[in-house]
Amino acid sequence: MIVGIDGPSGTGKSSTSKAVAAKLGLRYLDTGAQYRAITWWMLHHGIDIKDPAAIAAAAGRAEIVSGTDPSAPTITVDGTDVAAPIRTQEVTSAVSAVSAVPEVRARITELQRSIAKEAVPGIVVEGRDIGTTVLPDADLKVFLTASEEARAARRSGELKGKDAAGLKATQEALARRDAADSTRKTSPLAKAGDAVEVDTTELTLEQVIECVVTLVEEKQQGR
Ligand SMILES: Nc1ncnc2c1ncn2[C@@H]1O[C@H](COP(=O)(O)OP(=O)(O)O)[C@@H](O)[C@H]1O
Ligand SMILES: Nc1ccn([C@H]2C[C@H](O)[C@@H](COP(=O)(O)OP(=O)(O)O)O2)c(=O)n1
Repeated sequence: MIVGIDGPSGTGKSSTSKAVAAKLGLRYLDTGAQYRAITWWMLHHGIDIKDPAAIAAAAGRAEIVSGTDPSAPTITVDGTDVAAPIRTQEVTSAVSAVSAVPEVRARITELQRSIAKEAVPGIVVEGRDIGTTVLPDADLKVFLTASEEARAARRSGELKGKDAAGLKATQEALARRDAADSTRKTSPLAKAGDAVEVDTTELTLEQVIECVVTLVEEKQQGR
């Protein structure tokens, strides 16, 4: 059972995917974490992230390993645990530029396909281009959406002590990243034609999880 969950930032992909995988005994892969990890590696090695040729030339050098247990997902680069440093503002603001480079996408896509192929008895893979590019033959494709306001509020809720100005800045940064991810040439953020779209604006996380679990169970029963 291969499930692909795509959508913009803050729609609930990570929380939903992890919970659905845990409930159904599947593996879990956060592909955004892999793009963040290679971005962290570029910054750590002093690669100029405004120079796509320099990024392309270095794309094959980072050794990224993802642990796919949904209750304890892990990510290392060249043996270093980068779970915390890949969430910094520095990485978040550089990740769209790095992940737009075709050589980076080719490398990470290959890694994602091999992880999905080896996953027993199946996997929930979340990202931006899983249904369209990485796993076009997935058994189930889900595309999560939510209003920009809801997504920014969710993100701000994660950063303690945010005020109204902070919320506005979060919303602007999120809109910029979505625009960059949706307009890049190589496998942009997009809904696959055969994906089920779920608008999560008015749903609780529990309701979204339940909805996706039901969709997977329907697929398993051949409905
Ligand atoms: N339906 C929802 N309602 C309210 N909060 C949600 C919902 N889905 C996710 N969240 C919260 O929003 C934040 C972002 O969710 P996350 O799963 O990281 O989104 P994504 O992976 O799409 O960026 C998290 O703090 C999560 O708990
Ligand atoms: N399949 C994917 C997943 C993520 N990316 C890129 C684009 C995203 O802005 C970054 C970070 O993704 P991530 O899922 O960690 O982002 P958020 O959790 O939504 O903040 O990686 C991608 O290009 N393709």
